[in-house]
Amino acid sequence: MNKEIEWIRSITPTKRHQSSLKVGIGDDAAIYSDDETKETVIAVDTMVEGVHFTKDTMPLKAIGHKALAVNISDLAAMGAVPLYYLVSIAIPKSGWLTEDLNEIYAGMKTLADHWEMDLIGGDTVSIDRNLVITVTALGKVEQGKRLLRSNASPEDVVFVTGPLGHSALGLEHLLKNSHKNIDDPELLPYIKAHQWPVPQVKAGRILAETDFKVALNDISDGLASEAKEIADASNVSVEIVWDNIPKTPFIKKAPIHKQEEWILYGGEDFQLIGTISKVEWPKLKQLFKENALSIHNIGSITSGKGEVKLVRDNETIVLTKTGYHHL
Ligand SMILES: Nc1ncnc2c1ncn2[C@@H]1O[C@H](COP(=O)(O)OP(=O)(O)O)[C@@H](O)[C@H]1O
Ligand SMILES: Cc1ncc(C[n+]2csc(CCOP(=O)(O)OP(=O)(O)O)c2C)c(N)n1
Ligand SMILES: [Mg+2]
Ligand SMILES: [Mg+2]
Ligand SMILES: [Mg+2]
Repeated sequence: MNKEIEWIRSITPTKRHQSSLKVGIGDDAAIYSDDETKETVIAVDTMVEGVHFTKDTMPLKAIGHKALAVNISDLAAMGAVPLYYLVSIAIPKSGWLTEDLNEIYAGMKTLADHWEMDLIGGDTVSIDRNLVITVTALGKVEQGKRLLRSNASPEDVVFVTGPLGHSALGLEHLLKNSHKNIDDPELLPYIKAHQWPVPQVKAGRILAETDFKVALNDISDGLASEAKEIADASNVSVEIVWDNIPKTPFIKKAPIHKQEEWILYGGEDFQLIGTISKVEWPKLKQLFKENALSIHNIGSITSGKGEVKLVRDNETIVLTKTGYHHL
């Protein structure tokens, strides 16, 4: 187990005080409810200058957009509708102007307006260096409709809602060359995927509104890591078929170790990975088609104990490495 998850488990409370708490630490977001019809869903994520962005990798508006988008993505992974957000910002003593901060907030506001979310609070503090921005997002899901990582069963289909590895490919170029200097049209979709991730709210809602049993997780740390989270939470194993993972011709041209680095371990794609029974999969595919959304069958669930396997060229290997971790 990676150190980050191990440490989070070590600080996870073993007793609950509040009976309204439905889901605590361990999924994309927490859930509580004292309402008969709906549940409140809450997620928090921090972005740190130098760790999640630099002035060279991200335009100012994109920093704001992404800080909110990653939280909306966690709400989407629970099947929730986004409603409110709070922003805490730690501002370095030099290097960041009020106008810069206004741009970051403008980036957040455009996305918030799109999803009709209200900014309802936050906090402003100073810090020696490196801007830190923490967003808390609140949403709601109908009672009984939340989509947990623990819902996967053997023989289920494993699906993803869109391309993987694009953000990591984009970041690789942004770390070599400031975004102000990249104009190669072939790279632009990947740069955009890194800077302007699109949270898959509509996909999460379609999945929540069906009566299908669906496990769901958003892909922030890479496919291998997020598949492992579903495998662990559901006490099953995941088998990913390499050739079924959607890849652009540009990605396919790269050496296989680069493809693996971006797709399996890169992270920040903010697509959803989920599972559904084989019988219901064709109905789900049709539903996504009717809604002009993409969805791809990339493998299956097997009985097992939390392993993630990769099938390629008639060979099956167990993935031991996971994705991006902070500890
Ligand atoms: N420092 C912390 N204290 C308490 N809970 C935490 C902490 N860090 C992460 N968590 C919880 O651990 C789980 C995994 O976190 P994380 O990997 O950041 O999820 P995600 O990738 O969905 O953002 C989540 O339920 C999150 O709320
Ligand atoms: C300058 C820079 N270097 C490296 C990265 C890559 N990176 C930073 S954090 C991260 C993983 C996702 O962030 P995390 O805080 O783990 O999100 P969470 O899992 O909590 O959703 C990745 C791939 C980046 N985005 N920017
Ligand atoms: Mg998540
Ligand atoms: Mg997080
Ligand atoms: Mg993470």
